[in-house]
Amino acid sequence: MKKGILLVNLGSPDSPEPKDVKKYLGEFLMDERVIDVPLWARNLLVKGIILNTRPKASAAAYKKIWWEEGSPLIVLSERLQNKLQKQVEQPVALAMRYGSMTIKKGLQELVDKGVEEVLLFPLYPQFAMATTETIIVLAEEIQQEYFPNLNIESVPAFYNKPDYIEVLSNSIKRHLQGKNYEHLLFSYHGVPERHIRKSDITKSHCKIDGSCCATASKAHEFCYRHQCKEVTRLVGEKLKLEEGSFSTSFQSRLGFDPWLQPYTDRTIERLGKQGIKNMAIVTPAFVSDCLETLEEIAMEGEEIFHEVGGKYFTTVPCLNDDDEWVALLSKWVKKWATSESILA
Ligand SMILES: C=CC1=C(C)c2cc3[nH]c(cc4nc(cc5[nH]c(cc1n2)c(C)c5CCC(=O)O)C(CCC(=O)O)=C4C)c(C)c3C=C
Ligand SMILES: [Fe+2]
Ligand SMILES: [Fe+2]
Repeated sequence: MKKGILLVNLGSPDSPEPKDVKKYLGEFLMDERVIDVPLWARNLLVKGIILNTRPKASAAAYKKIWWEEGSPLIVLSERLQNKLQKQVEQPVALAMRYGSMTIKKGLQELVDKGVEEVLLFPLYPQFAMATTETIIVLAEEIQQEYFPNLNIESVPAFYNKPDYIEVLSNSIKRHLQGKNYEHLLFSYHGVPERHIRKSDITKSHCKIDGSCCATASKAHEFCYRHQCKEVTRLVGEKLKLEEGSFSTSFQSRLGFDPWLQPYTDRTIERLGKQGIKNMAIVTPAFVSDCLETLEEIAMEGEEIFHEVGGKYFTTVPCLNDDDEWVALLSKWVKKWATSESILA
């Protein structure tokens, strides 16, 4: 059977203009796995409130980070796709969960090349219902409706795979060489606490109070909080970071519900107020730099730090099209292509 790979990332608006941002946010936030409330409440919240207020502010933020070639997230994902394609013989397509580069188009591109078996690769190291799960569910629906003869195998979260931790650690080490930072903050995209409870397959493990994530449980296969904390712990171990010189926080909250804590903006502020003058920040929930890393962290985060007396603020880029990262993806694809269990 002819095989192919479909890389899937989040997506971006077609342009940083408010009308395109509104269209994109409308699709994104109406996803029941992103804003997980009943349809009537989601309609009220998204169409009645958020889409009347947020697109203008979001568009202004997108304008600050937009490149000549387009959205950084899309351009960087394309660079990754092109580099990977040079290293593997199977066709590699790229799709986005939201926006114009749909999963249906990506699957069609592979089918047109004669592909019968697809490796669906959500570009997220940690599992979340708002990311990995929504991609897998939508891809299955599209497969059943439009491509009934296509086999699809999904890549699970790879947050704790030793070769991933090594590639991430090497990248952090390389970018922070000679920076003499006092604290390294691992900032992950946040999710509402409710998402963590919903994804708990044991229905009783997750407590959100910090007592559960360090206790072994089947629930961790789908626990975003545990998986983020593990990435921090494993990288800390690999880089031999001193206890207290690194920590985890969660960024980009939206709305009034409690999200995972501590929040990144407040953590940056606290570190500055505690007298830290030189800090570094890494964002391992994103494999490609995007609005959330280039604007919220590199611009807003730095401003907060300076306001409270901080001096040096270094952001580590996402893995993007890093050579070691591409080599690792190519190794995983080759394993899958020879029918060995992927990520084993
Ligand atoms: C309820 C809202 C949201 C949840 C839950 C959520 C989870 C989540 N998102 C990412 C990755 C990205 N999010 C990005 C932008 C973004 N996210 C939300 C809301 C939720 N995300 C909004 C409203 C936006 C748009 C920007 C804004 O208006 O502030 C991006 C950047 C996209 C880009 O074009 O650059 C990424 C990437 C993860 C990994 C995640 C859960 C783990
Ligand atoms: Fe998001
Ligand atoms: Fe937990």
